[in-house]
Amino acid sequence: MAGKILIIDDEKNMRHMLMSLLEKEGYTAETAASGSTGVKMADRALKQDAPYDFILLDVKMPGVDGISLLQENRGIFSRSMVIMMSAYGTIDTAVSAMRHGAFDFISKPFKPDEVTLLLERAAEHRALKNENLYLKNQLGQIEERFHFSNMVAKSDAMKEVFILAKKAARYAITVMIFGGSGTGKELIARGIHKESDRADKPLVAVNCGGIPETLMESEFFGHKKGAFTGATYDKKGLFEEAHGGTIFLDEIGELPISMQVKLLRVLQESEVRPVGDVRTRKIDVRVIAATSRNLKEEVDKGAFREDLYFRLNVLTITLPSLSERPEDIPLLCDHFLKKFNRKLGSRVTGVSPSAMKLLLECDWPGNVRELENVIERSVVLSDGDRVEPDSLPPAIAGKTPRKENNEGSFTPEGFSLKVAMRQLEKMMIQRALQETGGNRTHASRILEISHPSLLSKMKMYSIT
Ligand SMILES: Nc1ncnc2c1ncn2[C@@H]1O[C@H](COP(=O)(O)OP(=O)(O)OP(=O)(O)O)[C@@H](O)[C@H]1O
Repeated sequence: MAGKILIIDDEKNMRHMLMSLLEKEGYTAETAASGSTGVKMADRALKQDAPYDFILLDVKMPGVDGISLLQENRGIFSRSMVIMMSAYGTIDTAVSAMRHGAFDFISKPFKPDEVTLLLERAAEHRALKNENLYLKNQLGQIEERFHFSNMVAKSDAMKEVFILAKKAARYAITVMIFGGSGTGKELIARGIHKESDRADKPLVAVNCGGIPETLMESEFFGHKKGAFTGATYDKKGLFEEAHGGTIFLDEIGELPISMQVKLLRVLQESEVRPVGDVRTRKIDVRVIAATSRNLKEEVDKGAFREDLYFRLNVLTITLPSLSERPEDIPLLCDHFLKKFNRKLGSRVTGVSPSAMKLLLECDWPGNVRELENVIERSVVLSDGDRVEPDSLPPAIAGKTPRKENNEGSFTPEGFSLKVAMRQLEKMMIQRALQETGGNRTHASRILEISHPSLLSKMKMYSIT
């Protein structure tokens, strides 16, 4: 099959002549008698992911000028090779057509050969362009991209992080990971475990800020039956669960001082004593800790023990914030688009230059997690095959007005705007809490509201 062609021309005879000529040459040809019908057909084909390979577009049609049509519908025509046709062809029109994305220009009247040769040239050009793009992509992957576990990056700062993490994976030493919320601390920890010789043993992840202080000791080290009211059976602690593997202590800065002392002892002796037990148990656990706080400052304030701080700081990895490495943004966008296309069955394959400009200018207080959420939202809201500014959150899109659109899968009940806004607010809070594993400090940060405001909204919507 030579390809699929759309002929847009108001002259009936011209449409028929081209159609029979091209069908004889093996093309599948369709026709449109006006510019607007042509645009609709091209748009529909694009949405079905079956764009026309070629579009023959007349420059002079009643009421429309083919060049403006091309200019205004660049996105719709972007995946087709457009050839302009005109009886009034001048060099100027030809140049202008090509500047607006047309592949070439042909003057009417033309001989059948001229059209078919031009189409062959267009096909060759497209094949070369695709091959070039493919090669560039391949080279890009070899030269510029770095991977660690399922993390991607391009910046020198992240390259250093991956090198350190790979080294850390080789030895069972304690690793301390610093970095803002959503920079990828947990992913690094999981990667270190996965690439280590403990990979087939458990990785136990603990959010130190998520366990009530009174339960902490028994959660960490286990308890004996009868050790306290409610201890109706012997329970293994998280350290024992991680035996042979790795324990990831997230938000270690939230650990109360009393637990810090106990943790230090465990790290020094490599043994735990369950609550209510007289005997200790040997454990072989690699510890990876992480914090988004400045632990040194916590030490200076007396909120974090200095001896534990030094015990943990054997090998430190500091994750740069996303705004310090904007060169990673396009790559991460690509990574998340692929991820969400797979998950949602969508086909959003890129980010338009204007949307990318906005993403590059953003501060990203929630770092990579925030970017990931923005991309997921855009995939849900996008109409075409690219992320455009109107599918970005208003705070990022700035002045760009947002299109009337469905908020993802959120379907409000009834018509009350007030009720709908409350439902959406509740849903977003629940989603943020789920995303952060119930961590309210992080949830308030990604929701971009204050911590007290989050607490009062949670109370209002009875979210526990
Ligand atoms: N370099 C990266 N490549 C791909 N995905 C990444 C990268 N960095 C972070 N992510 C993604 O961003 C999200 C946040 O990462 P992660 O949970 O590891 O961050 P964190 O620093 O532990 O966050 P928090 O401090 O809130 O616990 C995850 O969904 C993760 O998959």
